[in-house]
Amino acid sequence: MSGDILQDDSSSEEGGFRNPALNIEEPPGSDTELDIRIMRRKRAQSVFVGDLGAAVVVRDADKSYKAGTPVLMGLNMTVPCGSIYGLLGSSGCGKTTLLSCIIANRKLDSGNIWVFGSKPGTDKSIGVPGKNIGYMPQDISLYMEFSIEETLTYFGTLCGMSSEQVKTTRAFLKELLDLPKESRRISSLSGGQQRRVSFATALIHEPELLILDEPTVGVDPVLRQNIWKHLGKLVSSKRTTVIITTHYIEEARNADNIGIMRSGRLLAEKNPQELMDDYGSTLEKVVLRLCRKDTALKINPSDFAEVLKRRDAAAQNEDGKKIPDVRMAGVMKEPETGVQDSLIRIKALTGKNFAILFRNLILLSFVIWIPVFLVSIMCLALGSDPTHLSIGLVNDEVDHYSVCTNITRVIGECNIENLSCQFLRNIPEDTVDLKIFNTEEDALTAVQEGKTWGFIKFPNEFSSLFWERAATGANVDEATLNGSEIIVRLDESSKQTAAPIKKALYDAFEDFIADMLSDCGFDERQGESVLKFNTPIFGRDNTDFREYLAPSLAVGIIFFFPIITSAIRYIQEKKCGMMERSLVAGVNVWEIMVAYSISEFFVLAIQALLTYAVLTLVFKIHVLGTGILIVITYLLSGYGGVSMGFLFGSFCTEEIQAAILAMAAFFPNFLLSGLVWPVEGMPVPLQYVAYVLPCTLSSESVRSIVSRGWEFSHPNVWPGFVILIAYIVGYFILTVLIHKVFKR
Ligand SMILES: Nc1ncnc2c1ncn2[C@@H]1O[C@H](COP(=O)(O)OP(=O)(O)OP(=O)(O)O)[C@@H](O)[C@H]1O
Repeated sequence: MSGDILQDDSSSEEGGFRNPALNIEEPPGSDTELDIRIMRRKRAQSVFVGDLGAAVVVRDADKSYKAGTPVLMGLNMTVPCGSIYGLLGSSGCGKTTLLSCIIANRKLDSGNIWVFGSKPGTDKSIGVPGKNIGYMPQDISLYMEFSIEETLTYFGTLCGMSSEQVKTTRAFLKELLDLPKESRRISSLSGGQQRRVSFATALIHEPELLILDEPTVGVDPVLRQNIWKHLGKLVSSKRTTVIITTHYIEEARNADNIGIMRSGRLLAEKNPQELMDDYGSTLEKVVLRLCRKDTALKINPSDFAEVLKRRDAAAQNEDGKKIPDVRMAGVMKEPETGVQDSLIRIKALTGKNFAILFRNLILLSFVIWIPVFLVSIMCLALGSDPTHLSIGLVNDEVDHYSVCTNITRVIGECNIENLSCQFLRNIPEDTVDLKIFNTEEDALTAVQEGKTWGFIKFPNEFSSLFWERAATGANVDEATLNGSEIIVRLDESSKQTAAPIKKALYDAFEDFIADMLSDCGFDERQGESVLKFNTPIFGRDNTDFREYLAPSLAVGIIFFFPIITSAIRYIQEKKCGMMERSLVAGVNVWEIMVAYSISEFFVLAIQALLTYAVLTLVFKIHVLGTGILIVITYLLSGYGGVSMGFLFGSFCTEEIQAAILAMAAFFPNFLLSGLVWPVEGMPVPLQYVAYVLPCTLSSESVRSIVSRGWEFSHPNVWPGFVILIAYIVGYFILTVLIHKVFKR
């Protein structure tokens, strides 16, 4: 909307009050309310003889939320261009529903609505929804955390106003509507002040069509009169069309025409004075009489059958889409320019998102640090082998305290006595804490009481029989074999605890044999297994489990958190009505998502970089491949969560629903994606499921980059990126589709 076009008002008259930004002029000689009414009445009469044409035409409109309970029933309505149309009716008669169909927020079941000659929502050139409409819903529908300035600036920018225009108009509206200081937050305003800000929001871009749902509720009489006066000025000077609903029936006298609505139909549609001439001295009496008359006629069940018939006929009959025999008013503002308008809206939405993001810096830093914090906790808590595990020792060969503690190895000295001590010497003290028991029963009791993780028992002639077993070779007898065995019994209820004990014992035994062989003049390789494990191709012999776990688990953590945050943000935007208002201002759902993705980049990029930095610099995870690929995977994973959050937000109405869904989606993802346990260890059908989940291939990519040093082109790496991008696009598309379905 350029300033030139805004000022190109052929209908403005000389000498009136002027809004410097919008060029709104007060018509001369219209000081009194009576003058305005007389002028308006003349104009309304001229409208019906076809001078101005119709801005909004509704024909045979039917709408129901639940089958069998129609809200609109064959409603017809004609709103002349450049006039004020007051829509009156009792609570629940369908006024808001009708308005939301006019602004294309809802769809009729059958019937037609034309706005400026086109169906709203189908023809971008009419700018409805878009910058040609100003909508003030019944609820406040504003961000409570925004200031008045931020609110008006957001909506002005959304409609393409320059910052200079926004500033001037803000000042004008502040004076007109007696708004408080612009820096005040909406949440700190009184109900009446909030309504005035909401009204100003609808006016800020000087739309062609103003739809106001009860704008004067909670507004004092003086201000209410000012509002009507201002609407009159807009209509007179700018040919703005105003549809206004009100519960204060008498104030509707200020309208050029009024429609009296009851049970989804219009009982009458006329100039208020004419209605009063026909039905009574006040509008209250007019409404009462018309309603009584309607009650006398009583709606009968066949009315609804009529609705269904009309709906079926409209579905088949293309004629229903023809413009009725009413002269339609054309569009007065410049049409939508597609990409350029989208960019303007995305910029405004992004600005709003950043404002929300930076509003609460403590929450923002918390959100940024959560994944890093969790990854750090995970690195500290998971992956390291358990230490100082208590193991019982029953040594029937020697007294451990008096003998074993005094024995040290002398390299090259072949000592074949007290071999149990020589073996025990090789057990790493930081892994195993030996607790001495006199009998096997005592050692067993300690395990059963949970005091130790198992016990080792040496028979009384262990050294001699062991030596004999080694020396005798194939002819060794049963007694020698049994007497030279070291008995180990472990508590294997925890594999993760038993495994390092077993490994410590195996390693100790290997070292003991190697020491003995070399000290006694043999080749120590004679004691080694013939299964020779050379240097690993990838990873190291002592690769930390953390190295497997941490980089890939970070994928899952970074994926999870944005699900909740973005879903909650989406739901809050829906609940507070800002989304509806933004959509009426012409915003598309995909623009909301793009803008959110832009502002979220800030958070996700920092999260990804910090997580990578903590893994590599603090926890010394050695990355063989290209680090930036891991950062990009984390970033995409975050976007995967954001888009999934949008999807949940699109069909959940409460934050708690989205939170439960997020948890429900997260745990199967977490468990099946090979983040904590290899996919190969799952039943085959489950593996198929696992491989199509967003985090499975992406965490595999990360592992391949970290431990194998593979690059993007490797077939184990690029699929992880592809699947994340596919999920992001898929979730975005589904969100848009679901939004369309819910619009009904
Ligand atoms: N989203 C919805 N789902 C189901 N029913 C709805 C929905 N919105 C409105 N209704 C019902 O439709 C009917 C008309 O509601 P609507 O809000 O259009 O009335 P109204 O004339 O604007 O009332 P009021 O003056 O109190 O705002 C009411 O019975 C209402 O309960």
